[in-house]
Amino acid sequence: MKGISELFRPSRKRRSDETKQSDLVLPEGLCRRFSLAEIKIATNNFDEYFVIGQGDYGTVYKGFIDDPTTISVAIKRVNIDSRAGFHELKTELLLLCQLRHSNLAPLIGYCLDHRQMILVYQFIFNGNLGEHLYGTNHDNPLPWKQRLRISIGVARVLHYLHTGLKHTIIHRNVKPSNILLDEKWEPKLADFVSYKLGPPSLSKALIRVDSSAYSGVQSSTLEHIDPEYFVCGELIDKSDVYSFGLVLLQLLCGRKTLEQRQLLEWVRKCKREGTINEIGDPYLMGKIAPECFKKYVDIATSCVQNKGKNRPTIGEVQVILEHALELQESADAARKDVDPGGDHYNYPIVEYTCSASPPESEPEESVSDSDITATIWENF
Ligand SMILES: Nc1ncnc2c1ncn2[C@@H]1O[C@H](COP(=O)(O)OP(=O)(O)OP(=O)(O)O)[C@@H](O)[C@H]1O
Repeated sequence: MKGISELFRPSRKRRSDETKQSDLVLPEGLCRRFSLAEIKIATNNFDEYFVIGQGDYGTVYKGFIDDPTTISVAIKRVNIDSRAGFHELKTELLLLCQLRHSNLAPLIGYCLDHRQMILVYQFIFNGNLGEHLYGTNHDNPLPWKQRLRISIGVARVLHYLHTGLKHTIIHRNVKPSNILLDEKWEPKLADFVSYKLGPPSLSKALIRVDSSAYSGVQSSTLEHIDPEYFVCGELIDKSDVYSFGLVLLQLLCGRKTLEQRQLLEWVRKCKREGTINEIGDPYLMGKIAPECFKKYVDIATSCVQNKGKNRPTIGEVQVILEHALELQESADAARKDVDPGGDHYNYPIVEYTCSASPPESEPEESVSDSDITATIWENF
């Protein structure tokens, strides 16, 4: 089974692939092909001044296409050492060009000239979610309802990827730095460099991926990986659900997982002891309606169950998050009736013991939860 390293291995087929460059014609209107000259103009010859990010597979530049006042783009230049053969990239491009969802970062085009592999995306204005939760933009914390709407947008696009197409697409890299926020604070899921295609029904067929595929990738990617997948190499749609569950917890806690290695242990302990209210971002204290909080914590923690089969589907997660938002909105509306100028009203801090979760481990399982937990932490 191909993993990231295979997808981007320095290709032995490079020579033959390059001879096929001229064949790379994508369906008209789906995706624009840029020349290297155009990309160089857009980035001032890959000037460091235009760098806006550095990921596992390359560098991202901000640039302008055609008219500096109209189209601003994010240009991802895939590292030459980690790139796929042109044939693989063409397959990827064909797929990416056809994905349409309001919560996906739109791909505008590509450039494959002169041994370059470059993807051109629409520039997403408000940076990535990580910056707003714990990074450079943390001074202006995101309000709770905005966090809920962001989580719903991401759940919707994952639902689309998992079930809305002929094949299931597993994103594999759901984490705050890959959730971009547009000018209306709508989330746009980015970074399809590592996605995998799966059969339409994943219930019987698993995708097996060598976990060594992750050697050399950023720790921020590793810390969001489904532990069961990491140990057993079995990739399922619920692997994205696990990563998304961590994002949900980060949205609530405003803390980075690696800073809080025991985040999950901590959350579980607080749930057991009825002190779950302690995990919230201090900025959110008193701003979350108790009934919304309960729904949210229950669904977030069920997403991060160690075993995939115990996690909900992304469709179920989406419905519950939408319900949590409704609960928050009706509690806010009721609050306004009682206290019209109620901006300073605080919801009571609830003593909250969670509803029962499905069992985390069963005797017949070949890999125990403690194996999974030990392995994933050892690899940090
Ligand atoms: N379309 C875009 N618009 C605006 N900024 C973007 C866009 N795409 C990427 N970025 C910025 O560039 C940064 C780097 O992106 P990239 O996807 O390469 O790396 P990453 O998310 O940090 O790590 P990884 O490669 O593991 O996903 C992102 O965090 C984001 O802030």
